[in-house]
Amino acid sequence: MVQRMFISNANQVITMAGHSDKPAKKEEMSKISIMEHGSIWIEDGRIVETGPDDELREKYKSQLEDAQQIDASGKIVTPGLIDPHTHLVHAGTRENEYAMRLKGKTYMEIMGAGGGIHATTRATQKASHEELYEESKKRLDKFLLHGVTTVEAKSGYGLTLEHELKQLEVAKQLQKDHSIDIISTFMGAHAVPMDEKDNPEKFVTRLIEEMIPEVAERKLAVFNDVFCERGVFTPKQSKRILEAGKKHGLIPKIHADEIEPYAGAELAAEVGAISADHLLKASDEGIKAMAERGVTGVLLPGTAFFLMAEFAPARKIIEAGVAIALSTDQNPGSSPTISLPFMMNLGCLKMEMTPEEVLTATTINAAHAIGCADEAGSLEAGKKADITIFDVPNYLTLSYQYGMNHVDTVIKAGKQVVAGGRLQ
Ligand SMILES: N=CN[C@@H](CCC(=O)O)C(=O)O
Ligand SMILES: [Zn+2]
Repeated sequence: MVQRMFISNANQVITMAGHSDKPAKKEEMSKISIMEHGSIWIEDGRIVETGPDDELREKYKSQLEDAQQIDASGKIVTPGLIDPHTHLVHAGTRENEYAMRLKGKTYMEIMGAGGGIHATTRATQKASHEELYEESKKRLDKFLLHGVTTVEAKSGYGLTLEHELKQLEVAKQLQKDHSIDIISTFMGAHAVPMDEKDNPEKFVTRLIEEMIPEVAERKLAVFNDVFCERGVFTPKQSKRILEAGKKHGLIPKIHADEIEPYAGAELAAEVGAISADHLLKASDEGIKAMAERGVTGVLLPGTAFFLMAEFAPARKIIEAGVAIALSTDQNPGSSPTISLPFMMNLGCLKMEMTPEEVLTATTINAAHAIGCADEAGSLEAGKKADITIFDVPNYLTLSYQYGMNHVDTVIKAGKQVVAGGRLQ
């Protein structure tokens, strides 16, 4: 029997239509397609049609009785939000480092002394598959409650083949069990393990010769990411790692120019990365090269906020013609949050993005940054019915009332998974 759903009479349906073939750039980022008094007809988990409430009501009147009806009066409807950069699967927290940073220690100093990524690596190595699964599942539940229906998830706290595979296997299991879609990234190149600090080349070789082929062979990841930063991986090492991934079918991504300018944006363009993420310190040449090569910029304002750093120059990047997505960068060290709506607030207030641009950046452009724009990121016929309903009267209110969770309802592939702000 066909499963039907009718979401009716929303104050505004923000469809994001028209950007599925390529990410929205420059002024296209403001074209979010708003339908007043809009409704959506869904069958078997797919969007059949969006349109004015009275028209759809008339068209589907003979089937209305069989449909699950969701009244969105007074609310707004958007595509399910997409978080294109998370370190979802990890063990433990690092509030001790937060306290140290508040007293003046820097993120890189803490990492250099064996804390930071290394601290989470120790905790993650120690954790069993089941423990990691439970911790990560809780985070996914919170993502869902904040309106997110797809996340990218990186490994990178294992740093040995065994533990990297464990992280990726946890993500794979969660993809099967949880309603959020998870797209996995191998990030063995997140840090050089502490005990190999003096011989990073050996670790790079192991990444290239052992880990990447094994991850690819087991089909545990779509993307291959590198932390290209002074004191972590050089641009030269990063290039070798990303090129090796490409040979095994893994698409490059880069943590680029986060702490200092390090030619990460340039490298993203050179290797044809799908995205370059962070970009706080990206050079003008790097940004230009990204625009020419069509690399999406994933900006992580939560990280700048939490590290008390200067925010990425979003306006300059947008005006250069780079498509922008926004993400939480969910991780225990530099961005311990799951709130993509808060990233929208920060996008507007700290990076001079407009309310329209931040919506584009957390839906269709985020989908492009992780290669799922054919299925998600907009409310268009044929796409998965991944939908978020916010209890706000218009989309402007989402980036105006900050630090609040406005999510009322989440639909994942046509199934109501959050109702009245609670998990179903
Ligand atoms: N910068 C590198 N990786 C993460 C932080 C990871 C951590 O501190 O645990 C990031 O994207 O911010
Ligand atoms: Zn990250």
